[in-house]
Amino acid sequence: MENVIELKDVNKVFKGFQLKDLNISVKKGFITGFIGGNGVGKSTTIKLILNLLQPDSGSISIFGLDYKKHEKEIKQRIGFVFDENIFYENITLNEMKKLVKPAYKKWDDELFNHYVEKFELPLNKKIKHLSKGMMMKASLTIALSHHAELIIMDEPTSGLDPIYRRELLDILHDLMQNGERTIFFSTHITTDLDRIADYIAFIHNGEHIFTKEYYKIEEEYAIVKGGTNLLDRDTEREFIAIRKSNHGFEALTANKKRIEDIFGEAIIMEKPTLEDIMLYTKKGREENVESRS
Ligand SMILES: Nc1ncnc2c1ncn2[C@@H]1O[C@H](COP(=O)(O)OP(=O)(O)OP(=O)(O)O)[C@@H](O)[C@H]1O
Repeated sequence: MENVIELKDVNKVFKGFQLKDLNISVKKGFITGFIGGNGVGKSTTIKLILNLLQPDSGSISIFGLDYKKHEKEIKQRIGFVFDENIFYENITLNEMKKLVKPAYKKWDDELFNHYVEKFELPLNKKIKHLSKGMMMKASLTIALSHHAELIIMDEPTSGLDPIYRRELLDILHDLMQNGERTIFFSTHITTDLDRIADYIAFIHNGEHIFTKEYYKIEEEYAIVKGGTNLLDRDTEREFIAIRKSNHGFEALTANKKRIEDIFGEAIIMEKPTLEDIMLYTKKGREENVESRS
């Protein structure tokens, strides 16, 4: 399967923060949700993918091409969708179109008009007066009108009300019907991904934890519940992190089968949410750091 985005051993250092040896591949024709807590490096990774930042080391290829030699071609084929007003404030969407259109070889007026109508966008209202949801749709319209094969979005659903969010997710889902398009988007709202993501890429504190097919996560990961009498030094090592209480323990495993073999019927297993996976991973990593120091 073709990778549309490929990060190999990418490092980027800021004062007090580092993206460490990121190896992330994003498959063509699918929606990949990019998750992680606040400040773990999602926006930085997206900026690297868009060549708005350059890595200190490692390589980034988009459509199998390198920005150094093929920047123009890559940019023709990417659409970056944002909710902030990075368009010129005082112009209308119609004026915006006239500005953007000459930059794209594949610009399609018919498609532009189609989405303006579908999304009920006001063509002659100043962009600064568009709501957050409208802004998102305007930005998506621009990306779709130049036939972007790869659509990248940074937190597209944050700040949208539930109805707008649901509508945006449905739109994204519909865009995937021909198998040629790829969507990569970051989000805090992990429940959004239940509806549409094929793959989940997860980073924590600048490190890539995994990129997996959504259904595989459900196959491999589980929340395990049982009595604390089951825990000792060896069994505790089987878990990503453990929460203990007077009633017993609750823990996350990335290897359901092994846990079944070890504990048999003494435990209960439940399906974790992506939020559970994020929380337990954070806890596990913090405890590891503590036990090493
Ligand atoms: N240009 C910069 N110079 C210095 N530090 C930066 C710069 N850009 C980002 N950082 C730092 O890098 C870290 C990661 O930031 P980033 O915006 O990538 O996180 P994020 O995962 O997108 O977070 P959030 O979900 O809160 O938006 C933060 O500590 C941030 O302060």
